[in-house]
Amino acid sequence: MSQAILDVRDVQKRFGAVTAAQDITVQVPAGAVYSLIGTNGAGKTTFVNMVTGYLKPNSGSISFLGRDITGLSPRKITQLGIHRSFQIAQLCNDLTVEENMLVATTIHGSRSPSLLRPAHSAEARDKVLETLERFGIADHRNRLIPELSGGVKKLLDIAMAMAGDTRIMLLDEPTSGVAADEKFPIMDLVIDALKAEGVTIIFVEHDMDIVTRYSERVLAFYDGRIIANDAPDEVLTDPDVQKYVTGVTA
Ligand SMILES: Nc1ncnc2c1ncn2[C@@H]1O[C@H](COP(=O)(O)OP(=O)(O)OP(=O)(O)O)[C@@H](O)[C@H]1O
Repeated sequence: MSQAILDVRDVQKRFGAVTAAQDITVQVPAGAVYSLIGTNGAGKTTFVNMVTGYLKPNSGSISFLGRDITGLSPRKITQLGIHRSFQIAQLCNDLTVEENMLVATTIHGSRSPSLLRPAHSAEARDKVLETLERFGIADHRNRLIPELSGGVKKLLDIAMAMAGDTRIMLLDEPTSGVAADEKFPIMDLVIDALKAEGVTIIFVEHDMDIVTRYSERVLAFYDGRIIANDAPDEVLTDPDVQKYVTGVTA
């Protein structure tokens, strides 16, 4: 196994009487593609929120490239290179695709971001265009957000989350809000674009076709715990996973 880029040890998170994360231990190798599966309330988002600094664990540790990042702010964690996209695309409807991307580049590229100092340099615009091309959406660059399909919005949102130096990308349901016939093409573009940059990918997904096709390893969550951590075929045929997660009967 190559070096673990993310090392999560014995992490717990409680919300009052609810234990949202219990004994969470996992090492993710650099460059891997992991998916997180589990029913509603199983603890997937809590895991993502703890890794990205949106939630602080009650105990346990999270290390990134050997550095303890437990409890650091989301901004600090983003600066280190752990980025995320949300289930609902975070886009500004009044701006074009290119302008949204420029704003993201400005924010990620500056230590003290200000929307009053947009990145209008030719270099910034070239970088924006290059990124839009990599995600297959350069042709849409002059369109406003409400004119775009769900799939193009997703691609732009993930491209924007990639602005700056990304080492790990956490994607919350990358195919939600995407038409059925767009799902595989969108995932092909996303996975290829992120892999080409050597980014480690961790995505939350309910669609088992997507999980099987794109992840190298699957973490199955149930009741705040990881009940399986293996290759997709192994996890999806695991009797506990079938009983508690996928609802498939053997
Ligand atoms: N801020 C919060 N305050 C109180 N309880 C919370 C909070 N966030 C999560 N929980 C609880 O923690 C548990 C795990 O929730 P979490 O959102 O991590 O699940 P999930 O697997 O991401 O579910 P979904 O697929 O619906 O997004 C649930 O019981 C949830 O109600």
